[in-house]
Amino acid sequence: MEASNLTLAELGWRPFFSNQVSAEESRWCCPVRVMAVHRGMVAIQGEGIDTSISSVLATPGGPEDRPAVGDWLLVDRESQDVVRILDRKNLFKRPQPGDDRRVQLIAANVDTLFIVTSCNQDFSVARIERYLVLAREVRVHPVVVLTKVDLAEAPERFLGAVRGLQPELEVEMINGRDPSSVARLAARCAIGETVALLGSSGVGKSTMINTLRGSDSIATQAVREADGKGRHTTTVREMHRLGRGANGGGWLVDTPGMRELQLSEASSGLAEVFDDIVALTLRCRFTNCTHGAEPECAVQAAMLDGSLDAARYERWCRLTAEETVNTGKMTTRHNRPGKSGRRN
Ligand SMILES: Nc1nc2c(ncn2[C@@H]2O[C@H](COP(=O)(O)OP(=O)(O)OP(=O)(O)O)[C@@H](O)[C@H]2O)c(=O)[nH]1
Ligand SMILES: [Zn+2]
Repeated sequence: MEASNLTLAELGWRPFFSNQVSAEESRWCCPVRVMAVHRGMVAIQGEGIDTSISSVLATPGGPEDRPAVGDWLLVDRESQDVVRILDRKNLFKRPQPGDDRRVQLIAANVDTLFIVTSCNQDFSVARIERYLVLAREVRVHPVVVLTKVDLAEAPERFLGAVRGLQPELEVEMINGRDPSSVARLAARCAIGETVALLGSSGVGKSTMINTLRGSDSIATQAVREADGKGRHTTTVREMHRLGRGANGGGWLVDTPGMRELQLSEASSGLAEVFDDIVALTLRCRFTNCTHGAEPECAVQAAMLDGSLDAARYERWCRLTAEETVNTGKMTTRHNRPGKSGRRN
């Protein structure tokens, strides 16, 4: 366990949070960050504070009014009761496994999302694109990290494919086992920065984390030779300090839930990543066009004249379907406007 002598800035305290605290509140409350969530308890750290307290709020609210890893809480200095959760910069969540009506909070206040994929069979443009949609939805800065660059014969090929998705996208190619290579990610892991990782099993997340932390405390397991797939060996569920000083000092949120995130309630993220397709659908003759055999379908027309890539359109269809199913699981019922028919 880290010593309790961290400053608020080192814990990730920013004007976004301090602006939410009134002078009157600061007299009797102090801000603390949630390092881990256990049943009914949260491990917290603040200035001179490193302890566990009850996670129960004075005034219970909606399903998201519970402390998540990464949250900033205002705590009563005397009683150590949680007064309130400060507004979040962002929140990762998913339907509770086994109970679709409940929401599981995965992590809050993440600055950078590393989308990790390897330069081998695991590489999939569709998967990266799905993670990009998620990043947009959650409002977190994405960085695509291509691992195992030392094993690839032509790593530029993978880089080119990612750049083709979004030209302005930040992409780094690393050998996760080599500290000097992983140092490319240092700026994103600097003091006070909070990062999270997404990526399939075996792509090298744990390896990269261990190199970033300068230790091998997170279990990694050799990938099966035949199919290049890894096994689930990761068991960590909290925030971890990354290397200190010039090598980092930031925080890593690593929970199994984070790694397995699916799309839900991501309609605005989808619309942003695929804004070109959304724009086309608005030009179809029928507002409820399925972009199949309807006359005057702008999507079909764009695919015919080559301005829309059919594979990209397929990916949009699949992600939209996945998003609809998962959102249905997470909300009892949304009133979706059922207006349809011919455009005027
Ligand atoms: N050569 C090389 N091997 C790597 C690299 N990154 C990871 N590996 C190896 O790939 C295997 C799987 O890496 P892990 O770090 O366990 O993968 P993971 O993504 O954490 O997998 P899960 O824990 O299942 O989610 C290990 O044998 C690593 O040593 C890399 O950049 N280059
Ligand atoms: Zn259409």
